[in-house]
Amino acid sequence: MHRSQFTMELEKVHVVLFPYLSKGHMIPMLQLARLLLSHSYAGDISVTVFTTPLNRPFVAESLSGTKATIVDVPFPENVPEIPPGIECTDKLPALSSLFVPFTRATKSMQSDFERELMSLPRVSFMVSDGFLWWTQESARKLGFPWIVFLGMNCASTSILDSVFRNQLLSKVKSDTEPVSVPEFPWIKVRKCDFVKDMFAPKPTTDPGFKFIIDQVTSMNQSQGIIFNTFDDLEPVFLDFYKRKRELKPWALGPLCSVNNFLEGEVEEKVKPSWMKWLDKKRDKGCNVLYVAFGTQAEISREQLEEIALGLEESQVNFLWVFKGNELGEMFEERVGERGLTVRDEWVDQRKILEHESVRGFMSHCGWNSLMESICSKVPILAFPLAAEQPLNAILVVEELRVAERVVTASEGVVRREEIAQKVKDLMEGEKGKELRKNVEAYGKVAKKALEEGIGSSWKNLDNLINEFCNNGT
Ligand SMILES: O=c1ccn([C@@H]2O[C@H](COP(=O)(O)OP(=O)(O)O[C@H]3O[C@H](CO)[C@@H](O)[C@H](O)[C@H]3O)[C@@H](O)[C@H]2O)c(=O)[nH]1
Repeated sequence: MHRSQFTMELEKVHVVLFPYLSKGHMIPMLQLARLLLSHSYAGDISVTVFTTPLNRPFVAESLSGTKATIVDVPFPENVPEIPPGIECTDKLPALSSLFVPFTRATKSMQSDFERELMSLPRVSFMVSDGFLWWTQESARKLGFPWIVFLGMNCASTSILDSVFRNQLLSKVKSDTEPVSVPEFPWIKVRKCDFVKDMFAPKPTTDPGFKFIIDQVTSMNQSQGIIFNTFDDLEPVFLDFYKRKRELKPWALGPLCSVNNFLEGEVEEKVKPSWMKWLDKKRDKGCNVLYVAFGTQAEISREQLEEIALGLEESQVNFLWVFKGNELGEMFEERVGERGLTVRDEWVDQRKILEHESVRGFMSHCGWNSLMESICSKVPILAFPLAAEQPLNAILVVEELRVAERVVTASEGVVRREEIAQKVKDLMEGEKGKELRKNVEAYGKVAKKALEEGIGSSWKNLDNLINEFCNNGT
């Protein structure tokens, strides 16, 4: 029988979301909040989002126009390694060394968090980031289901999991020797595809090691895992996860499309200078390469210089958004009208990728960026830098064939000649045409995934709500 006949019997759904304190993790979870609030579930859905005071403005802006409730819990003070006033990882001076103490410190928020939870209307289920491992304990104590969200895709999660379970690279000496992944033998990984020293033996007291153990232990006790992906993008990996792993996967993406549906009518008051620049390029019939490396990347001075010189040598039009080090005035003078650099400013990346002139994306392969590129039908030049990005690159280059990948020289830096060549291939060559054709096909399928009533992710969300909120009826 159709559910709407039982509208009166449907319980009110109240979802608590707690995104990790970094932009790359907050953005998709806030999009999930919008998705939940826009879902045409016959009952009532309310969403409460937890964050900290300094992250509140970003959260509030991202959720503007929705009826989401935002609750902030104070971030712990006087954490030895963390400079005061920092509550988001993209503000950390050295993310690679401060990530663990910063994330570990969030546990001090637990008692305030639980107090706030107890004052809320009955919670149907909670979704929080795997980095906030301790929230699982809070959900258990207060008696509601906990679903984990990692911000990653299913392929990288599965490959990482397989590499660990099989201790695949522990005994491999070479950084660059390709080794087949047991569950996916056609995929080969190398030690350099993983965080440095990940496989080195560590004492159980090592803070990084302890953090991974805590995270894995809490994940194993969760009631499911949400992926920002859709069924047709990674069918092999989602199927594997369903069959071979205990955690039930829920593909609810592409979450970046949710904002689009809702913001369609909102007119921008003032057009940022880079959008005007893109308009000019479009009017002149020029194709533009968009270059960006997410919110976390720590790029060495040497690598930055190689990227600059590679872009200069490629002769293509480019818009480069970056953080940190200056490039030197001479660079901008030399490239002139052909290139625009935007330093230390927040841009609307999704809008840039949607712009008619943008025909290629040089990306660090953060999963949000890749999803946004696929949804905007823009082919990618994969330039993975850290975290799970090399595994994401394997997915987009080898499995989906929507990207080409730069090759790193033996000194660990991608050289200017390589960058210039691959940029030209992407923007002007046959390779670019082939990748564009493929990404256009995936872009079309991506759009369908969230279509009301028929899209795979729409249906998955509907099933999730029913599984957790209506006793399976
Ligand atoms: O000026 C900016 C800068 C960034 N973004 C957005 O910020 C997000 C960045 O996310 P992502 O591309 O995934 O990069 P990171 O910030 O590096 O993301 C972290 O989180 C991701 C999701 O877990 C991981 O895949 C990455 O490896 C990890 O570094 C994207 O939505 C961008 O559109 C903007 O809109 N404007």
